[in-house]
Amino acid sequence: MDSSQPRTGQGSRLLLVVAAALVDADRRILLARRPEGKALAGLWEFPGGKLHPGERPEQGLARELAEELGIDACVSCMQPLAFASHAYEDFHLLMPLFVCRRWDGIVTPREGQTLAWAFARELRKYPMPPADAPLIDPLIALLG
Ligand SMILES: Nc1nc2c([nH]c(=O)n2[C@@H]2O[C@H](COP(=O)(O)OP(=O)(O)OP(=O)(O)O)[C@@H](O)[C@H]2O)c(=O)[nH]1
Repeated sequence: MDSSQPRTGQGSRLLLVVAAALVDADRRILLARRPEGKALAGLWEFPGGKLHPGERPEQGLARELAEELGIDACVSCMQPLAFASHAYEDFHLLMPLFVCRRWDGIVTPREGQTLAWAFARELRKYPMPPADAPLIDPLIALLG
């Protein structure tokens, strides 16, 4: 066992993932549908991914947004909004959600994802991973 890996009291691995609510000028939020062949395939999620060792969260998120969507997000504009803490079967997910309203470039699905822009109040219509449920109310409170 890697003793440097944080673990929860129940012994499951703690996984730190950073995610973004990209918000456009109409106050819509970007969702990405997980491609077939991946865990939780077909569910809609916020763009983002695992933090690399030594990365600051905002920096790691900017890297993920560049890789997944081909955009250059404004790191200093990322606004922490809420976080998910969820026990999956084989790991415990800890996922801060940052609101990001400024980026350069055109959002492009670079990893085979399907993208959708949704108003905060529409988010519950999109099947999302169970960890994401508590993130919806803070988005509605912020964006209406
Ligand atoms: N990006 C993102 N990940 C989420 C969300 N909700 C949620 O449970 N997750 C989980 O957090 C992990 C994200 O890591 P990832 O995007 O790097 O993982 P992945 O499964 O694509 O793996 P891989 O990049 O190693 O192939 C996955 O286990 C994913 O199921 C979400 O809204 N956004």
